[in-house]
Amino acid sequence: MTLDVTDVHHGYNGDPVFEEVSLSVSPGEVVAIIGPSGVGKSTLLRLLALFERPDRGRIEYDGTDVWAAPERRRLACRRRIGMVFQTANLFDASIRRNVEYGLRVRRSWLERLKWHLERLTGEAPGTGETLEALDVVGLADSATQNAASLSGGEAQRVAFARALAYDPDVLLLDEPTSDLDPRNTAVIEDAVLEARDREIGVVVATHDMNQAERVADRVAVLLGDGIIEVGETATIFEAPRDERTRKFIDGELIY
Ligand SMILES: Nc1ncnc2c1ncn2[C@@H]1O[C@H](COP(=O)(O)OP(=O)(O)OP(=O)(O)O)[C@@H](O)[C@H]1O
Repeated sequence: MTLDVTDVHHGYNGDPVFEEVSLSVSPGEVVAIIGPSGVGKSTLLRLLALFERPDRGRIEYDGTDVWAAPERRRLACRRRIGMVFQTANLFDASIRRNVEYGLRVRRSWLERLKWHLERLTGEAPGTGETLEALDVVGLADSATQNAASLSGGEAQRVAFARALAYDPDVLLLDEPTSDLDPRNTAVIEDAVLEARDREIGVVVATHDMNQAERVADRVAVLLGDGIIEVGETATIFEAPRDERTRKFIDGELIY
């Protein structure tokens, strides 16, 4: 399953954010989007998540042009894409319930009906996926704890588990560790690599160059009004084609 953005233009209220952006993510790879604040990294993730329709250009999910497809098909594609935001947005219930919620909202109505029937017969549906996803972020033993009592870093790990539990094809992460300490950051980064090993395609927007270097297979540099360069991580950091990439990475470009 590949998610492709081709020649996309997008903006708000007549002001373009970027023009002619193309990017793809394949199963089992991590793509980092780096670029200065306000350049449109979150906007690009929202387009990849199919939350917004681009002003121009094409977004294809497994070969389907999603904005030309019927709404039902588009919603089915959207259900296969997970997103983790900068802040966790958990609700006041156990960690486990928070993760299960992610599973439930992505089920089709038939699956949800089955889920309710299983619950009536005493089984706890989704327990395996929930605990397994919590294990990836080191929180399986805390599943019954209330999410309201968690630190910001732990909450973000739950948010990651919530997105991982339903085994998405694509996982989109918007600055997932920008408010986190090094230990929680390391847990999330290990979880990103675990997602990649599960053949999930991961896209992470990050300010943190070191993070991009640590986790990404490819890096896209969003600068000015578009992606100026996409390439293997080592190439982008050690021998970029575009002089602006080198300057941005070396901190010589001031915005
Ligand atoms: N819903 C919106 N309505 C109007 N303008 C918006 C909207 N969302 C984003 N913008 C504008 O689009 C531009 C790109 O914003 P975006 O959040 O995508 O950038 P970013 O690279 O993710 O920034 P940061 O790294 O600071 O999060 C900014 O100028 C922002 O003000």
